Amino acid sequence: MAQINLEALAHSYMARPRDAKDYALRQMNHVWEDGGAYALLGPSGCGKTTLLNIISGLVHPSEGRVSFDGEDVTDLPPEHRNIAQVFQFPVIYDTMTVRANLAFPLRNRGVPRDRIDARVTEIARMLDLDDVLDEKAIGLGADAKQKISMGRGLVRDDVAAVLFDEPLTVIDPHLKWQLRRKLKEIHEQLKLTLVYVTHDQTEALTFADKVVVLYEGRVVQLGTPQELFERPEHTFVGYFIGSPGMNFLDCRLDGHRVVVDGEAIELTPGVADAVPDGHQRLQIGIRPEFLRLAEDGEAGVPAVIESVADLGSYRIASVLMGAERRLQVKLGEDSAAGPGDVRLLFPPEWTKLYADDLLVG
Ligand SMILES: Nc1ncnc2c1ncn2[C@@H]1O[C@H](COP(=O)(O)OP(=O)(O)OP(=O)(O)O)[C@@H](O)[C@H]1O
Repeated sequence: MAQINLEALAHSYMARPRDAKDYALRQMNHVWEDGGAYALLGPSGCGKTTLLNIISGLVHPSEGRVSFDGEDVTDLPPEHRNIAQVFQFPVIYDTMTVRANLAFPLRNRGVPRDRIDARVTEIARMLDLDDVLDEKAIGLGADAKQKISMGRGLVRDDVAAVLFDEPLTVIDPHLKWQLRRKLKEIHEQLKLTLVYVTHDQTEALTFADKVVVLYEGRVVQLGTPQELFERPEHTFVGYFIGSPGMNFLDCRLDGHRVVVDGEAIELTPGVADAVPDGHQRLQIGIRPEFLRLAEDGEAGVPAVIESVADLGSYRIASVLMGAERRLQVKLGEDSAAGPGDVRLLFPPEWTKLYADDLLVG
């Protein structure tokens, strides 16, 4: 396994890109640590597959360098990069047995037979393929075929990294959860460097130690699931992670506080002083989980609960603040709150300030 370095990397599919929007990936520096389990998360079209294909060598970047453990591989073709890639749809040999499919990447490299047998048995056991090892792949269902494809990606222990591009797309929903857990276990046992592309936050958060959030061709945050939840560094992360996403309100500074529709909201000390000069837009962001309804005797910002949706273990209140600002508040199971006047509390430690979409503090 290897540490993967991306230096001043950028890619445009156009011959003569003119400005930022012509780039599928905007210039980035990024390090994938050796042995890390990463999810690469972002909406459709943000550049995930492009980035994966640049690491594997299927796409040559228009700018910058890629290196594995310090060795520059930018100009090496995929077959010389030592990367295993698993795609959305199974890439297997239908007429071969499951065993032969799993053994193929090893046989190809002249690995001794006893080592092949041992490794194939190990991977088949991890993916629950041991019962079908001697069956032809052609007779198996889509789920099993994709498991074989994943097994072929995991079977070599000498690869720099294993890249998964939305590998569970074709998998039955009830098996998805199981396979994600399995992949996490496999990562813990084999200590592979894994990069797992997905646009599904649940998939990313259950699988990865670190999540890389890509938005409009840029890495907007690299962090643990907890960091993404508690301290989104970009408004997109706040909005994309969480269900429902973070609430954002336009505001203006007033000394050490901010003002929203004439109502003052406290920030953590020092945050207001860190606002960069020349910003265009200032917003506060607060997660539905951290907004509170004031109790008797507490102050708070006047608002109106318009409706409450019951989602089983919790309830979500849609709240109107001022004339037109709508917020979502997560209520506990036992909360009796219903439509009507309320006051909202914004705990300063959970009220984040954003200048032009970037976290100030
Ligand atoms: N071969 C190509 N030629 C031209 N443009 C491309 C090519 N492949 C991707 N693009 C464009 O580059 C941008 C990034 O695409 P990419 O497939 O990397 O995104 P993605 O995040 O993987 O999306 P998805 O989740 O839909 O697969 C998109 O605007 C896409 O239209």
